Amino acid sequence: MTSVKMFREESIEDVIDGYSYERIESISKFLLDRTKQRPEIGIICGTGMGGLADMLEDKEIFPYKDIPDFPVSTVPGHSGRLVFGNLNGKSIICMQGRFHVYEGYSVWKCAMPVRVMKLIGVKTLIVTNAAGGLNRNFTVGDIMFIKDHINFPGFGGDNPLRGRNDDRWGPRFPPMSNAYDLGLRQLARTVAKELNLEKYLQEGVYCMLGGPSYETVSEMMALTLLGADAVGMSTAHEVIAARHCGIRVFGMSLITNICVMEHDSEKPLANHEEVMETGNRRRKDLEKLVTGIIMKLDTV
Ligand SMILES: O=P(O)(O)O[C@H]1O[C@H](CO)[C@@H](O)[C@H]1O
Ligand code: HPA
Repeated sequence: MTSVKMFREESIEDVIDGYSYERIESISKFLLDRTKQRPEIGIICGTGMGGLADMLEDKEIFPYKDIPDFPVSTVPGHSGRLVFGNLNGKSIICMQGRFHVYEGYSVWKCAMPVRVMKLIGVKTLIVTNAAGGLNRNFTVGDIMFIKDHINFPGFGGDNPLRGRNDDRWGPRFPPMSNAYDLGLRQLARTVAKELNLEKYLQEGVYCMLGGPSYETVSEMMALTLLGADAVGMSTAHEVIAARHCGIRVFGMSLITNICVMEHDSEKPLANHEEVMETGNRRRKDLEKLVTGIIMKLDTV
């Protein structure tokens, strides 16, 4: 009897009261009290893409470890800093390092910084990630604009919105159609064309798995059958939290490796060093693309 009661009490505290609206408000207040920036644009940097934050001017940097109640990054290729700054006169907040479920954090905690961004005033979120290419037409270094996602952990109930809904964020049952804003995708296509990046351009469906193990050959085949073009271990939870609270989203995956879908193959399989190396090699084009999109955001 006692253990049942304990279990209920713990789960209510963790799931419902862990990061209440007020607690997230106090994190955003902590930041707003320490910066004059009032960004309406947020960026989340994928593995090896921290350069997106480095390109900001007049940077104000908050290491995650110095922000009360913030988790810390533990993955190589994720610096673990919240960076405020300007990009051609536009105020930006950038997560230079994201949180993954495989680091041991709950999925809602991984997505929690998106809610901080919401209370800071963010209206548009640009999410980036490193992903393995499942689509046979993809090559390493391609940039895939995300048109939709498959939130695999969500199939088992692991959704960042699990727990009591606070209507101040959004509705209990938020729609996820048009999660990746069509207007923003069209804008990004125009920008890519202007930058002569069309040859690297792909559009497709991103599938989030929990990781940290990379996929088996049979898992990759199964994901392909489900309609996924790229696979990674992030993003979907952030996008769900963003759409829930009314932030519009543009997402892109850098195809850092190609998934080998042959049993008994001798071809090299995914490894994190290759993922980071591709990110570094393609950083200039990604930076140009993100800058171009941000410059034209007011038009959509
Ligand atoms: O999704 P991001 O953070 O870019 O990182 C990707 O790269 C790592 C694997 O190499 C995983 O964390 C995967 O999700
Ligand atoms: N699988 C899962 N996550 C990844 C991959 C991959 O091949 N590449 C980069 N992140």
